[in-house]
Amino acid sequence: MARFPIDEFKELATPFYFYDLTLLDRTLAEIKRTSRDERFRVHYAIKANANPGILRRIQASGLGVDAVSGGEILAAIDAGFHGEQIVYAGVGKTDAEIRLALNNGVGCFNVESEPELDIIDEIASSLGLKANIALRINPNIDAHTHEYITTGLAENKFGINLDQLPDIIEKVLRLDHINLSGLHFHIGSQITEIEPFLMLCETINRIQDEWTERGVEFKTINVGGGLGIDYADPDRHPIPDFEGYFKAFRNHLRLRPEQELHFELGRSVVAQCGSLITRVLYVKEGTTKRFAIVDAGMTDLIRPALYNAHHRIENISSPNDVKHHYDVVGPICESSDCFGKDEMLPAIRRGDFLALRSAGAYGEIMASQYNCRTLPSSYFYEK
Ligand SMILES: Cc1ncc(COP(=O)(O)O)c(C=O)c1O
Ligand SMILES: N[C@@H](CCCC[NH3+])C(=O)O
Repeated sequence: MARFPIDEFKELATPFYFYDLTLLDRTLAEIKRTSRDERFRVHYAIKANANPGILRRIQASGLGVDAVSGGEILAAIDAGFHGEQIVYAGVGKTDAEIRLALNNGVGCFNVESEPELDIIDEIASSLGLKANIALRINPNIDAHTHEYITTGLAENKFGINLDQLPDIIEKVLRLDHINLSGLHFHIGSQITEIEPFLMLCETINRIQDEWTERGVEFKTINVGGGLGIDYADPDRHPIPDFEGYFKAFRNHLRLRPEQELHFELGRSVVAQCGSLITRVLYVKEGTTKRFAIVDAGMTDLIRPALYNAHHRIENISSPNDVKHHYDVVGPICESSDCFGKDEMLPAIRRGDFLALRSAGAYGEIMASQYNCRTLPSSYFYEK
């Protein structure tokens, strides 16, 4: 079990996100070490967590940014990232967002459809600029992950299907305000096996060979993100296997000379450094169940309600007490507002602090104010 400075929590309003910056720094150092290759560029997928305190740390480590909205581009710039370090993706970019991205000199647009291409060309022309783009391909690969977060199947809304690629490339090469930089892929999130990434490498090798034959070379290949983390036992793997991940691409993707390989990692960068800390309000004995009712709800951490995800729950006030079964539930008026059923936890009392672990990614950033609740605050910790 991770150590928390619990005496300091007593004065704080709950729920709040606890961020272990020492672990974040160790994670960033490991990414730097394992991705050391002059052809590799790692971008942080800001959608995972855009807390300014986290972003500044990531910016200082030298990573770029993958943004999916105008708001994310602005958050990145506020945190000190330069426009050219930002790649801008998304199936539904608005005209205003495209303009904002062009005016801030974003490094690359990951384009997801032909009509989007036309609009970027038109807006770039009106601004007298040229947009650098990569075409996002839907490679039809099963990432073996939750159906809501798989993105690379033909039935998903993302990217351009492979059979449409020749027509689109032919068109891109004719557009005056577009510069085709490369190809982009992202097959899904929370991928815990290496095999889908190897299949992605194979697909990219095949596509590249076909285009080399046609005389077209790409400056960049972007393989997206998706590296999963250990939700069941965060202390066993506080830092994901970046070594194995980067090695898979280094060994299996046939990069062309001078070609850059881009990555867009989100969850694996920030998930394990964050925990949602909540206070127990009541312990309620039902007829068949014992409920621990806590002051955090699905508004603070929606992943269990949305994906049936499970975050490890720890009673950090009395970790060594005798264990009982509890359903750990929040105060929101939805039955899905439940963090765990039949959890075996050390005896819980009113006022105890519980930690919901591995919540640094897609936690705080997905919080809402449903039921007119206050958004959770954050607490930074450094050893
Ligand atoms: C295009 C794109 N890139 C990168 C990411 C980051 O993924 P992950 O947090 O799984 O690394 C996502 C989210 O799944 C995405 O949609
Ligand atoms: N928000 C999701 C992942 C989706 C990632 C964005 N494409 C999660 O919590 O797991």
